[in-house]
Amino acid sequence: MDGNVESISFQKEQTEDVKTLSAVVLNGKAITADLSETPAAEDQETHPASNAEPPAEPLTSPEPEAGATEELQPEEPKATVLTVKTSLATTLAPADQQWSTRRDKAVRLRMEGSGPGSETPITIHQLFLETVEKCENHPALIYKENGQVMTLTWRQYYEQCRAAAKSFLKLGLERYHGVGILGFNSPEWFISDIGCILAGGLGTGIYTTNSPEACQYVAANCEANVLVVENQKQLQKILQVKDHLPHLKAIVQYKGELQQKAPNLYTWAEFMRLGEDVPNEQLDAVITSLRANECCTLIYTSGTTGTPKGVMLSHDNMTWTATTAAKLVSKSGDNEVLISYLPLSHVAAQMIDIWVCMSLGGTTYFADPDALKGTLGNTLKEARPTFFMGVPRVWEKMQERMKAMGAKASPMRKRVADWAKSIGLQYNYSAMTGENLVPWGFMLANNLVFKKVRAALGLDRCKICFTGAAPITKDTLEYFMSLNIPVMELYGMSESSGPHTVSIDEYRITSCGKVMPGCKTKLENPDADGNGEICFWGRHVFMGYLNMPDKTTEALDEEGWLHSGDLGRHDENDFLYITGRIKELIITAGGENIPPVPIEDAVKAEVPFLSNTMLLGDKLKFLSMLLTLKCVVDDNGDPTDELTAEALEFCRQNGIAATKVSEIVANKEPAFYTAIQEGIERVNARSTSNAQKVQKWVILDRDFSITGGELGPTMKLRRPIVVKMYQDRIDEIYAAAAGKQ
Ligand SMILES: Nc1ncnc2c1ncn2[C@@H]1O[C@H](COP(=O)(O)OP(=O)(O)OP(=O)(O)O)[C@@H](O)[C@H]1O
Repeated sequence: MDGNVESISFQKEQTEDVKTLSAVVLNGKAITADLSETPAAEDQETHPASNAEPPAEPLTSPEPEAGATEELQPEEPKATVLTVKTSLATTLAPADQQWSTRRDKAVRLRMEGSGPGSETPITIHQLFLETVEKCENHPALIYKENGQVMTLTWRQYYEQCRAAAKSFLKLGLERYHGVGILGFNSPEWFISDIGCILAGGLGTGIYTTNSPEACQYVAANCEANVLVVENQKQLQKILQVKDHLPHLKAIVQYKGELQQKAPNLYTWAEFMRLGEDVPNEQLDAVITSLRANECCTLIYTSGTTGTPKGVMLSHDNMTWTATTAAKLVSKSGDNEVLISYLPLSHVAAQMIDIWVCMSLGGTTYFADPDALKGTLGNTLKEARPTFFMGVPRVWEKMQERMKAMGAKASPMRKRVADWAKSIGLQYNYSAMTGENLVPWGFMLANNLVFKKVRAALGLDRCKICFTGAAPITKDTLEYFMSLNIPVMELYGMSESSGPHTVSIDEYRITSCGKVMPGCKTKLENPDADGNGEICFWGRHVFMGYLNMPDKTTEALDEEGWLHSGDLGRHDENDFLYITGRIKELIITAGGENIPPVPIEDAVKAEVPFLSNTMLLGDKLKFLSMLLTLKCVVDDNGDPTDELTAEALEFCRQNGIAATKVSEIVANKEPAFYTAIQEGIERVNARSTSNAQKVQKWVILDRDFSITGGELGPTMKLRRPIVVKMYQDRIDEIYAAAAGKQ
């Protein structure tokens, strides 16, 4: 690399309508520094990245240089920074509509005239530079390599993203084409994502649990030019389908040795060297052509309501939402620390771990890939995050584990814990409403129990714990309140770039909080109790679904409101409560509308050895149910044939020798079948009409799981997929019933 560092000075000036931002130059020479001189967006038919050189032929994997390792090798800073004047007009491309389904078409932003929502739109690169300016030598990413703790500062992180962006250009990444990233959270995931965006591409996460066909669907849909995979396991999936990916030019594997050579297949170290001879000018020309109202990221929905859709998010969606959320979580601007472990292809993890953290200039610790199999606890204790987000299943698992440990404690300890928990619950209910009455004994309980529990969980520095992405039970929320760890609920969707309502300073149990500043909620067609469809407005609302105009106009109405498909109501203090999902409403052949979740939850509550319940009946004559038994889950998260302790206890009480799910199903074990039938009859007795009664049910051989495909990454039931998987069993239920008529 030929650039010398002369000085690294970041400056920012702001006048009324002109924002001065930084740009990078090489050897002191300004590169298209003044954005006001860039051609008007209408004239930019040809974007710099579309002129990217095709990869040199043939693209075989070069032999790694002696001594070269897979590790991230922070580049020395090589660029000087100058100030660049950008005005609102030059950060936005012309656009006449608020939505778009074309990858290259900009949208009109939902800007407010003043106050929240009126902030100047900025690109990802501009947000990144603002943070590098403030936090240059502050740790951005902390990860482990061969057991050693490694750190990238914000400056090094930025340089790595530029290096990756150059390598993507060298590989022939075309403007608005995808880079698919398939792997567990790591610095390479972040760097690939941001590098792709800086190079004019669309960062696209792919779920690690996807089958080869599901990976192919996403990679083909986003017209991926490059796929970045974690390891041999993920690589194998891509190699199976790569011949059906006409846009694919290269694959990069970011962990482990390559176990095979293939053309256009690179290790991470090879990839990062590829762009070394790409001039800074070439990359900077692309960066300065990025526009805040153009697409930079695709989030694929996980398929709980049908075929995955590519949710197009603009730079402004990401930067505005991240900045707004960051101001809410960190008022002091302290050195915030968080842990990256939830799937980054889901909007919640991506928004928090990459973008909110960037807006805060905080530090992200990476968990081990087996975080959810138990090592998350260790990472929590090492990182001691200042805020922490878990999906409901994470909180439930923590609760289960702590309860199991508590059950083994001595009677004396149990008594102390129960006493402290009653005080904790009392205090937190009072704090919730703002009364803040501190019960007698709270200080003692805090010293004896709460502080110790927090320290043991690694949450002693944690200012706010969050849950979101799926419903959580009141029982779990109260459990953590009783330990003086109130868990704050967030609600939103991929189509709202993540959060729409948040609970931070104020909260109400089972409510998902109040609308974010600058956003609005409308409840459409409310019923007598005020329950209506939750509709969102704000700069977090997505651009559209890639290549799906019909689905887009279903989700966005003519005025630009996003229809969530969720039902909700407000209380007198504007707290929002989710009360149902219209998108999973069952409409029977008789035309009766039936929300499945209350019936499913009621059956689970009546029959404690059931793990999952799924109601069927859409376009069918009556309701039936698929049931699974509680079983032990192995280290990969796969359900085994072994019954859990709870189910075994039921066996013991009923004199059943069986210990396996298969034995219960094969023998149609009468005690189990009777308990289920009686439980369902009790639920039916409470139903409001005959159409709401469950008439038939079957027990499946295997529990639902993420790896099995029945559950999405946030543990939401993927109903259409379950129907497809168990179509034969469903047909049997309805055919048998038809035969009897
Ligand atoms: N706090 C919450 N409480 C209850 N439900 C929630 C909460 N947060 C999110 N949800 C549910 O999750 C939905 C958003 O799902 P998300 O956009 O994360 O997509 P997904 O999991 O990929 O699934 P899909 O395939 O259904 O789009 C919301 O519409 C709502 O139904």
